[in-house]
Amino acid sequence: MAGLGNLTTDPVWIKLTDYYRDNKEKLNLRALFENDSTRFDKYSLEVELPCPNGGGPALIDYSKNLIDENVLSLLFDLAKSRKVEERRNAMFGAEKINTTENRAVLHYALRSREDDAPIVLDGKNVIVDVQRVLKEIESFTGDVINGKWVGYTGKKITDVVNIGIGGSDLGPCMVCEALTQYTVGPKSHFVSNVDESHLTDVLKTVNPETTLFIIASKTFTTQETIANAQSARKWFLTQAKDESAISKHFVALSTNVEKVKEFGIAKYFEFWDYVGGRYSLWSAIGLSIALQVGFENFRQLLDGARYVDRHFLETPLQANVPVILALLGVWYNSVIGWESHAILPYDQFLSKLPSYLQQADMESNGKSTTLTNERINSYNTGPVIWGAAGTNGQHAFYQLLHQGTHTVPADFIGFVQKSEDIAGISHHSILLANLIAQPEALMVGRTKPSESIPEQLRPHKYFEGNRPTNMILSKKLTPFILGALIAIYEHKIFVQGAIWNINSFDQWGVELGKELAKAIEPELAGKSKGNHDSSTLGIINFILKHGNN
Ligand SMILES: O=P(O)(O)OC[C@H]1O[C@H](O)[C@H](O)[C@@H](O)[C@@H]1O
Repeated sequence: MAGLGNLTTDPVWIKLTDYYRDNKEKLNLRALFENDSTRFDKYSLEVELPCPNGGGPALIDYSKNLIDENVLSLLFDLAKSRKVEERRNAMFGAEKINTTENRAVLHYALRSREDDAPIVLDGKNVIVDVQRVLKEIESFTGDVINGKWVGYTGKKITDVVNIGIGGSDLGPCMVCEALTQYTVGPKSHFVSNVDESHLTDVLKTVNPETTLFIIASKTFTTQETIANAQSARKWFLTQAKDESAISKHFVALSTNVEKVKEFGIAKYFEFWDYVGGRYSLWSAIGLSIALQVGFENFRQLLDGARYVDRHFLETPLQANVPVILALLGVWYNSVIGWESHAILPYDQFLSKLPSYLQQADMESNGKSTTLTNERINSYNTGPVIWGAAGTNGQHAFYQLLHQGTHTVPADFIGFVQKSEDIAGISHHSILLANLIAQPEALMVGRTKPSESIPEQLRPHKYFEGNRPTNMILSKKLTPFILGALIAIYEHKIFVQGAIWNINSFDQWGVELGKELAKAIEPELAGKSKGNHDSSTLGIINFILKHGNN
């Protein structure tokens, strides 16, 4: 935000870093818990998520963090001095806070309801357009699911292939998998990689007569998506042998209507440039979600996020979930210097959440220039986000979490209820027991290995503990709760961007590689020779010699 000074000269920042320097030994979780029996009550929140079809209480336990009252109060002071609330109000006031692209940031408007207070951008209430497109989505998904919209031979649509990449893939792909149990419509498939095996693999499993292709691209110029869309069209036409059949089998989702028409797609669902790609699953980009789970469930996903929008906007900082999670992240990443953050969902249906949040967070906050054009070189901005579904991760990388030289703060995410048990074995209680045990083990460690262990083995069985975690627990993985969870992370990312004074809504960093790839492509066909360093040239020459061009 213009007018914000350098973070490292902010008096609150100085107090925070000094406090850490002088008190790091005291920030020991075992001792903090031993000395304060009320710690859980102090540092956890129970939030009611009101939805008759799948809401309920959510627990956000942040007591297993290396914080005490002083740290927390300084972190809230930091949020004040970095004008987090003003910046939040600017976003919700439709100001053009994405200054490098001169755009407002209105993904929250996609979750609005018809009678919500107007969100006015350039003199126009954007809710009107949002509702219009939602109605189009509702009617189209109804027609496809009910068999009113049929393929060129009159058969019902059984499969949907979403062709998109980045924000036009990761969100809908993650949500469709997460809501598998809510499936009422066609089966969804996702093709993103320009590697042709991704598309051909999916095409092997579908029938052109019953498949709907969704070409999802905000810009409709993304090389990978356009190449995959063209190949899908060609594949379709070799079987349908009739151009007019395209209109029954190809729809587009984009902000670029002209390009959609140029491509030859008549049916499209619009969204707008105030929606960033990584924030777009709530827009027409979510069509594949609505087709799979039905419009009502899609609406509940939006409602869950809308609920969190209100929470973020109206709750005091001290009880504001995205704000608290963001401040803890700043504490670890920027003050202490722990550069990565793990996302560990204990639900197989959420296995794609870490990749989704990787884009959401790393593309948003992977920046090193402030909004006032200074280079940032004295503190970390966006962390490295990674993770996997529990319990799989436990048998892969948790070793490093427990005993490695890195400290990786982690979010454990779980659901209290599961719908079914298999053959009387309570898979879910095994899962929950692991979900509880891991953060406990990470915190308490084992500093005195048993006497029965041979002495020379004891150092290897030593667990330092004191490794911080958050626990996010809710009742069940429902559309509403999923929407709420995603929005919590969106706003967490927003708050961190505000503290670091960066623009979380552009992504210029992905441009250079794209430009160079375009220049290299003709070189691989032997059509031109570029001026490269010897390494890049050596790689090109190897491909020219051994490739099949
Ligand atoms: O939706 P599209 O315009 O095809 O863009 C797809 C993706 O590509 C870009 O490179 C950006 O890094 C992403 O933010 C975006 O989601």
